[in-house]
Amino acid sequence: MSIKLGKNTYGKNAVNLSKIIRHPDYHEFRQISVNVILEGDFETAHTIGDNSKLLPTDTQKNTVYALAKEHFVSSIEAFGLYLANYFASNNPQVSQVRIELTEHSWTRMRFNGTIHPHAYCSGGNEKHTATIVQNKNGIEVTTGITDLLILKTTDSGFERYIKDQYTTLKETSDRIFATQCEVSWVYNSSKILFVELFNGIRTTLLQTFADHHSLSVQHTLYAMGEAVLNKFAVVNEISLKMPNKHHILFNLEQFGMDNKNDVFIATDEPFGYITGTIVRE
Ligand SMILES: O=c1[nH]c(=O)c2[nH]c(=O)[nH]c2[nH]1
Repeated sequence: MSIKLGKNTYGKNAVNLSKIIRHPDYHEFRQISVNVILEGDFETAHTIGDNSKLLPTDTQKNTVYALAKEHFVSSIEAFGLYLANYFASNNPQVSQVRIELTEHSWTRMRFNGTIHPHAYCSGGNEKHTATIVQNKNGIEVTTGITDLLILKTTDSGFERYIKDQYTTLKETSDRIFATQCEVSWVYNSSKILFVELFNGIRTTLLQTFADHHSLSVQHTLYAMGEAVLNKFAVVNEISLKMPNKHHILFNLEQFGMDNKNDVFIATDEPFGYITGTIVRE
């Protein structure tokens, strides 16, 4: 029985980078984290310790900072495409470059309607993500959002589900719907307006969540994905992960009080976890 190396990758993870883009009248601040993941002809590095085909991960990290100076000026997608192409075209031993980018949200401070030129507040946990994969088949760009914490106080219910001997859940036509959504979508082109598309798709997701008459998390997950595919021809596929962050009606009857659907226990665990991918047929 012979033994051989199976799938393998290497690269630098969590290359954390911040950048000030100095405009004449204000400073733009960006903070990102980049993972570089290479696949290729690295068998002898593993089997006989021959490092001659290895671009050190330390050099990969330095390359991210060096290329950020000139090439991280607009979207993380555009920067990721530049990085992927740089590593692919300068390293014949590499068969696939995968660049994963996460952008942290910072929002400029506002006082009496005036935006401060160089002071920022955290924009919360929500992050914009992008993954670029470049190989012999071409280039694929996937964009997404993580930690998108959203909630609505009504227009959500859960009824007419299976009931068996262990069912205790009460049907409701009016409940809180809260989720920490993770969404990602695949573009069918890499020559598109990434910033405008991101903003448009994010708004479409939020608007659909807000306006949808939700009969379940599954129902709204599908509606959100469907709305994006209907509106954006450059998106072929969208995946959503929607943990159900339960807000359970608290029993006030034990104190002789009515709970008119206004006092809840917010529970972290266990939580319902609903995921789905919506594609074009
Ligand atoms: O929207 C929901 N989907 C479910 O599958 C489910 N299961 C459950 O207990 N509550 C809910 N809510």
